Amino acid sequence: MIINSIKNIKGNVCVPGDKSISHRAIMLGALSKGITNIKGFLMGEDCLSTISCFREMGITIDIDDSLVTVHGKGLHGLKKPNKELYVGNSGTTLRLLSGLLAPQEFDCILTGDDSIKSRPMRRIIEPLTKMGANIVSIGNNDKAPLKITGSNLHNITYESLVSSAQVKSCIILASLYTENETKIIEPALSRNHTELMLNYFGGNITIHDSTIISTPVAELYGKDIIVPGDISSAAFLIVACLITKNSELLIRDVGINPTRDGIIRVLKSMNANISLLNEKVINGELVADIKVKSSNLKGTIIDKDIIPTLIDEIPVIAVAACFAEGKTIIKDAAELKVKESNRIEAMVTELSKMNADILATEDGMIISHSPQLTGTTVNSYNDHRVAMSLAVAGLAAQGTTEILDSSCIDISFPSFYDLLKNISNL
Ligand SMILES: O=C(O)C1=C[C@@H](OP(=O)(O)O)[C@@H](O)[C@H](O)C1
Ligand SMILES: C=C(OP(=O)(O)O)C(=O)O
Repeated sequence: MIINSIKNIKGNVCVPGDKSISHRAIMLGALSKGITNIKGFLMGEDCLSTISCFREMGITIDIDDSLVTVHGKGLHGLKKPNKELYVGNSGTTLRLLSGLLAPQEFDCILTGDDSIKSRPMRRIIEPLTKMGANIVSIGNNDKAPLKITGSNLHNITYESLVSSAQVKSCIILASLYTENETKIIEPALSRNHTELMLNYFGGNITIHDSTIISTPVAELYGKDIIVPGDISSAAFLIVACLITKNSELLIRDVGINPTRDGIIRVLKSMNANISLLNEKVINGELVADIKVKSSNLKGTIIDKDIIPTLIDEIPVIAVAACFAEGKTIIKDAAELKVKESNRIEAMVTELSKMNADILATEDGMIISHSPQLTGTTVNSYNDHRVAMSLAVAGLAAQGTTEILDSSCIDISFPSFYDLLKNISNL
């Protein structure tokens, strides 16, 4: 992808549907009785991987224009797949499916691309094994491919060492097949879309601070879902608007669930001109229009409990921080090292090539005001969030930025380049 510096951004747009909610709508739709119609489903590669895994397990899923229809078969309706389930690049698909497959009456193998095969799976193998699951890493390295042999599971109380919605959701899905209450305690509350959607489908989940209690129910029932715009995708446009002069942008119908809105809170604390309009609740999720204007940003400290609420946005926050007066310190974010790439190393290496003043730390980054970025050739590490963050940096850099291996953007935001073109002179 080639990005030239732009004059400004002006527009009134929508971003594609939320990735986390799109995955869960397919999964819970499949496990429910009856039909689930999904509007605004994200047609990104990760969510399409989830669809193909469920089709492989006998679930009919129709895609008709912008409507996805899942013909649910109930909690006990999945069939043994004829081949390995391939999750592509999607950690969410792999970890949530593991929880769901552990209590089935069949065995199967879960695998994916090279990036997925390098990500840590001990975090799900351990709690599932405690529940009585038979789940093994085929390479004996705590990584995928995973072989799961269906077993009877029992409830547990699990104190997780990481704040991870994928770990929490994996355990919640497994707990649907146990007899009693399962309790999960997180160090800080991670995104709660599984909990909200399960309750919307007739499940029984309660949340007290960062403790989640899942009580099994006899059946879930299919419902219509409207997927809000993905705040993680909106983040790229928000930062692009903030760091280019004379820009103004309205992004409509974006999910602003309080477990996902850390980017808004942090940018506001950096003096960003952002307002939320038309707040409403749609199928349990808080949604709003986000209005953004160019701003003179200032540095901040980002750490502790806010980290899980903006974990995927840190690469683009690092770009915003280059344009913020003073220093921005990001701490407590070691999870960035085990995403699609090591996102600390990737952002520090590539933004440095563009002349940013940025340092890696053990669990984050320190970024100093460096508004004179220069375009050059940069690496995406095949990581969609890295690719799009570098593209945003390129919009405000002098000259031309070339992003290598940018097709990974299709994982979560296939219309990224076209949308940017629509709202700028790119
Ligand atoms: O549950 C989810 O949908 C996700 C949870 C997060 O991962 P972790 O649970 O590993 O933090 C996030 O980074 C990922 O993009 C999506
Ligand atoms: C980490 C991400 O996704 P996943 O874990 O589902 O691969 C992401 O989308 O930034």
